[in-house]
Amino acid sequence: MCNFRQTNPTMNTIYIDQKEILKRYKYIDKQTHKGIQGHALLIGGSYGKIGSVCLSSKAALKTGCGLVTAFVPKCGYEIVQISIPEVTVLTDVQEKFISNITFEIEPQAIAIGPGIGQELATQNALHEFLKTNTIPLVIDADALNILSQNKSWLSLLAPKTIITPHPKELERLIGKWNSEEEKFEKTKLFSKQYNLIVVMKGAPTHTIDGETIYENSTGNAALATAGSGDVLTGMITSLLAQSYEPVNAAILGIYLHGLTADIALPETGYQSFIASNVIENIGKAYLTLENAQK
Ligand SMILES: NC(=O)C1=CN([C@@H]2O[C@H](COP(=O)(O)OP(=O)(O)OC[C@H]3O[C@@H](n4cnc5c(N)ncnc54)[C@H](O)[C@@H]3O)[C@@H](O)[C@H]2O)[C@@H](O)CC1
Ligand SMILES: Nc1ncnc2c1ncn2[C@@H]1O[C@H](COP(=O)(O)OP(=O)(O)O)[C@@H](O)[C@H]1O
Ligand SMILES: [Mg+2]
Repeated sequence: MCNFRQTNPTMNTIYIDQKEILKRYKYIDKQTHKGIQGHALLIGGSYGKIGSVCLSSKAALKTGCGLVTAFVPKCGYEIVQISIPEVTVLTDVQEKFISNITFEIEPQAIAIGPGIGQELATQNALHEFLKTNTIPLVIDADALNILSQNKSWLSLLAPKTIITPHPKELERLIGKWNSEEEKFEKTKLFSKQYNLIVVMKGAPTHTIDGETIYENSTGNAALATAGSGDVLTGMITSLLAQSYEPVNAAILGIYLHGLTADIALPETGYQSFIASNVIENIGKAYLTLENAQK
């Protein structure tokens, strides 16, 4: 039984609370090791925006995958290695932006976009990558903006690719809307046309998978801070690498991400909460699920 909610006469929405999450949450196997716990690859960053990939990569690790690799322009090499020593780093041939995405590792999930910028060479690199990629994928930030300018590339995306637009990025992809209802209808059409999972970030965040809408129950205005979306991308990608079905990776990632802000609020207040505080509280968010089972 799902927790259906009728937010609008034309749409059936499943409300994602702890009960719904516990149906999807996978408890850790006591015998697991880093080699089978999932390997996530985060592709992004450009000069001045390497921090976005640091946030995504650290969030991916703290969400539980066994291995995390970041693919960044050369200028990001030391920044990532020093700020997160647990993450392995691959670099592009270019110093300040990504121009050629090649790697010999075999990750189970990839994210592309945080901080990647929109240089022409980066646009071409994204196009080449999308033509050949077969690994489960999360697309965010400037990679979405590049797709908005090259809509024919959307047909290159494998079924159930996850995209995570904030409202402005969504508008660039689907065009303007005149009402909330129209926004949902256009997003559902877009999701069905390209067979994508669309994470409509907002307050609250909704995940659209064809006709189905999942409304998240956690989170608060503390999340209105630079980099909190980059963290969400890392969390969803980590869950995808840990073999969650794409829609469940999105739903669980969004739920845990919001819960971190609810947990931290009494200590940080709304204003002084920053994206790194999401990462710090992922463990406590997971523990609410572990403890709910006892
Ligand atoms: N430390 C870093 O390196 C950071 C890098 N970032 C990267 O910077 C690039 C630009 O991202 P931005 O998102 O700032 O740029 P965008 O131009 O896509 O979005 C900024 C504008 O979108 C609108 N917007 C955003 N959220 C909205 C909401 N919830 N409701 C209504 N309007 C909303 C606002 O008008 C805002 O000015 C991305 O590649 C991103 O990954 C950011 O994530 C911030 C942190
Ligand atoms: N007022 C709010 N209430 C709840 N969640 C919010 C609020 N404002 C922003 N968020 C969440 O914060 C994240 C912001 O993502 P994004 O705009 O991509 O940030 P960035 O690109 O800076 O990392 C999204 O998950 C969004 O749902
Ligand atoms: Mg963003």
